[in-house]
Amino acid sequence: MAFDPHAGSYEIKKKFTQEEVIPAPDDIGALANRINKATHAIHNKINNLISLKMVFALRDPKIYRQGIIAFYYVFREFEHIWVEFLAQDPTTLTEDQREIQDILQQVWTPALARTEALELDLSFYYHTESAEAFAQKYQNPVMSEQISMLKHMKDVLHEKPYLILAYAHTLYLALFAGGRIMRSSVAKSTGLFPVVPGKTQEEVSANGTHLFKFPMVDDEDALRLDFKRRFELATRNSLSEEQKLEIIAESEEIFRRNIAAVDEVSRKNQRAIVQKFGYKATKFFSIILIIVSIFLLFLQMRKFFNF
Ligand code: HEM
Repeated sequence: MAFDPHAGSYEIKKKFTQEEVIPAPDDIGALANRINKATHAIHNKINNLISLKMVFALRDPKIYRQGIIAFYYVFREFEHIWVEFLAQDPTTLTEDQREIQDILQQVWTPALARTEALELDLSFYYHTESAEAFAQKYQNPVMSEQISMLKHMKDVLHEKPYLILAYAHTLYLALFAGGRIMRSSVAKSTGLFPVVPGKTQEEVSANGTHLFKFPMVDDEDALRLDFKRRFELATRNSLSEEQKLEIIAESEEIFRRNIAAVDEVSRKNQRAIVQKFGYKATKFFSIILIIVSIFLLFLQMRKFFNF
């Protein structure tokens, strides 16, 4: 039977007791903890960078949408390659590929998939008719860091599908810690959403905050813990040390490339602001110059005609 990435709802059967939380935070051998340790410094860098840029992005939907579209292309690409790989007939794969397919099958979580959630948000910010219309119109990125990121992903993920795990860990878990902080700022932001008579801010902002919501589950924290648990159990003994080191290195690469992409968007906006205010300032000074010239002319005429 063909693999269906959306099959059924995603049920989390239970709350997690302390003993059931896997990996333990002090388990230094766990792949997730090793990734977090290796990316600690660069995470702080992106955290500071995004927090700073959010101050402007929350005031202007045109800036905010440029930020999330950069993440959209990344989520769409790795989720697409992931689903495509899971849909492959195992009998056509080598034994090694079948093992990786099995690991990726255990970690795949429909409730976490973000492509469609982002298409809904972006269709709101880009004013397209529907999520599908957005996806069609904005199929390909235009900014060079985003184009380069997609090319990189296509190259490495087709050759080494286990690197998908670096994207899954880094980008899905980002939605819970930093994502929660962002969700609350975005939902409360008055700069992103119009005032609609008869509707609360929460109702209006619901159209543009799908990225941070997980409607397939009741308990978001259980979803996070369940993902981390399956990630560790699936990878602990089934990946070689070399593969784990490659996943850690790819996670660092994801952070580096995300920083470059956020920087690129922010430089573009800075240029736009300078152009906008540069033009306005020129206009403003021209008007002042005309007024001063008329005034001087008036003084000259007064002197000349003696009035
Ligand atoms: C405004 C931006 C961000 C803020 C405020 C933020 C904040 C945080 C915080 C507070 C934690 C928890 C740290 C801990 O438990 O010790 C965390 C974890 C994490 N963040 Fe971020 N973050 C941001 C952006 C990002 C981005 C852009 C990425 C990915 C590209 C990312 C990936 C992660 C990952 C992978 C973890 C580890 C989660 C886990 O193991 O459960 N974060 N972040």
